[in-house]
Amino acid sequence: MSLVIGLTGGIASGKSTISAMFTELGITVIDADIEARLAVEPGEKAYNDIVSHFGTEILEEDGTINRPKLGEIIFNNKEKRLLLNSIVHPAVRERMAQKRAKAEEANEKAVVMDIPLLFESNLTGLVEKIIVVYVDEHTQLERLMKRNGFSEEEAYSRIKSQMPLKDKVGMADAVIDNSGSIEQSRQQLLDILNKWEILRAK
Ligand SMILES: CC(C)(COP(=O)(O)OP(=O)(O)OC[C@H]1O[C@@H](n2cnc3c(N)ncnc32)[C@H](O)[C@@H]1O)[C@@H](O)C(=O)NCCC(=O)NCCS
Ligand SMILES: Nc1ncnc2c1ncn2[C@@H]1O[C@H](COP(=O)(O)OP(=O)(O)OP(=O)(O)O)[C@@H](O)[C@H]1O
Repeated sequence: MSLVIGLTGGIASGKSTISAMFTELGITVIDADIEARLAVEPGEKAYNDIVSHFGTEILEEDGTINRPKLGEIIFNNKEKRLLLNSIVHPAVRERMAQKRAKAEEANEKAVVMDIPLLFESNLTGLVEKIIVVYVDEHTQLERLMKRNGFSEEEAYSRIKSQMPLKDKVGMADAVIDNSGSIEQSRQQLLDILNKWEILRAK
């Protein structure tokens, strides 16, 4: 039996950074952002629904979705965001459940599901233990602006479109405070995995 760990946090709080550490440890990671990208490729049902609701203006010349353009729309309009979520999330949920079942068949000690909107989209039923990657809001804003080249306003609209990170901390089984160095975060992760007996005792 594999322990299914949900890894979540806020935008740019460090989920990918921590998920890379899991991969280095040989633990399988299933990434909801990747599944969400696959779910909206041309030919998929969610793709057709997006085009019929948002129009062909949100398409690139080659017919794929112009992600920055769609992001600009949905992070500034709650109604449109909920509409996109209602189109994409059922497909993501299904894909994640399939991937989880496959990983469990392999009988690994643990499987990680990296899901940014674990709480917002009520996906907690897919996992057994939850790790929240936390950063303070100032650091989050700075890292997001730097990584994506966003203005303060653009970054803030994305942060505000998610449940406050502080509220997620209260619902976690374990928290990694990623406001410090990457090495400090790695140590916190190892401590959690040792406590949960995922890693062999050294
Ligand atoms: C709006 C889109 C096209 C922007 O694409 P882009 O390539 O710029 O960003 P990417 O997909 O890499 O997401 C980056 C981060 O934004 C945040 N985010 C994405 N979608 C949402 C959303 N609907 N609500 C709140 N935060 C979101 C997450 O923290 C995510 O990790 C894309 O994010 C999307 O299709 N979102 C809807 C699907 C979704 O909710 N994905 C999140 C995981 S299920
Ligand atoms: N401890 C740290 N110190 C300095 N920079 C960091 C640290 N952790 C992550 N970063 C940087 O902050 C940015 C956000 O981290 P990361 O991409 O891991 O976040 P994420 O939660 O996966 O984001 P998203 O929700 O947008 O997918 C990246 O540019 C990353 O290199």
